[in-house]
Amino acid sequence: MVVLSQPALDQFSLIQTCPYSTSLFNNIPSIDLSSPNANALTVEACQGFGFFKVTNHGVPLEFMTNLESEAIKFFNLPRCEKDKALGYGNRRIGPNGDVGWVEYLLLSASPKLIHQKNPESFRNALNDYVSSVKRVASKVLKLIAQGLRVEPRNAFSHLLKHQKSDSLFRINHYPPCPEPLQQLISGQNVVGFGEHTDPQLISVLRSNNISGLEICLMSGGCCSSDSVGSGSGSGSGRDGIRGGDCTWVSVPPDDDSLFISVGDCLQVMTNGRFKSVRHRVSANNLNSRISMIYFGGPPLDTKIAPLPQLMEEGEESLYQEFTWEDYKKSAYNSKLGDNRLGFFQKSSGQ
Ligand SMILES: C=C1C[C@]23C[C@@]1(O)CC[C@H]2[C@@]12CC[C@H](O)[C@@](C)(C(=O)O1)[C@H]2[C@@H]3C(=O)O
Ligand SMILES: O=C(O)CCC(=O)C(=O)O
Ligand SMILES: [Fe+2]
Repeated sequence: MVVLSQPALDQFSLIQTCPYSTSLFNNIPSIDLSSPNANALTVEACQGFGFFKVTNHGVPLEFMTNLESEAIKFFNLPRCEKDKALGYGNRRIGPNGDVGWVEYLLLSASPKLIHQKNPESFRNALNDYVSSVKRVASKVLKLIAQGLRVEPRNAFSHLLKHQKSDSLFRINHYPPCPEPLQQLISGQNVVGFGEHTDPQLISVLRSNNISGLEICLMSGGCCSSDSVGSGSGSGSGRDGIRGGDCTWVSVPPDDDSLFISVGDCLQVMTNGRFKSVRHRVSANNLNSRISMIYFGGPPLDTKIAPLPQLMEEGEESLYQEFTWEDYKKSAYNSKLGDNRLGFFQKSSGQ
């Protein structure tokens, strides 16, 4: 019989599980950012999966490993020290009762706000990495504009480069999940970070070489928060996707590449041509996983609407008009797994 200590039981009361086992998916599009057809491939990946990885991205390996080492130092501090740090969270994700087997730092990606009280070595590592990864996000958005023949070419990327860009940076640490907990819920996985789509335009993720990230592939289409069907079966209830069969697949880790995901705003700006990918992280019982994610968001007052150039004659927007501020407010009132875009979708015939 498995006997759990009181602290372990306390933790158990907070955890969630994903009922379905996942298989490794080896067909994640991989795009060499220096190749001449990177623009067409990027558009294809955004339309087909809403998720892909990039190589030759220009972020020095040293920036990635330095920040990872600084993050490990931080997460190894005693809990009372970590609790004092700006943006530190443990188990609780967002303001509405979501939990996961994760601790994290969630910071503004604006250079002025990024650090303050952190040690200088951590601040420098954050600055180097975030400014470099932001360039990757802008480059990908430019390739997208080029691939879609949108003018000007910075139609999307200027939103991230704007000094009021509302972008975030997050470092997640998924500690190994103790064996007794895994045994208690045998056949299921403990959720590190529950299923969701990212609300912003684009996210750029790097993780160490430990698996855990999973994406939702929709049959007959893709992975979006507004595809049609019955949901993922992961207990998301009122929330989650509607429609089609969602197959969760595991993303093979690759610590040299960066993973890009389409966010809800880019889905709207392309009037649904691109899909914001649903993803989640399951906990690992042996190894710690560290991920670092840049969430590229626009200034708060930006109107999020389909780009007129992308609309065919007679095509109507699938969404009501809103600003990023409206969307953000609504997102922060929602649960992690909710279909946030659903609140802004026009009902048919409107
Ligand atoms: C439950 C929540 C956490 C989240 C804010 C929200 O109310 C709904 C969106 C969540 C999410 C998912 C992507 C990013 O990790 C994040 C920082 C974001 O912008 O939206 C988180 C939010 C969070 O952790 O605060
Ligand atoms: O940690 C990861 O790999 C993904 C986490 C995530 O999706 C998020 O923080 O929004
Ligand atoms: Fe995410």
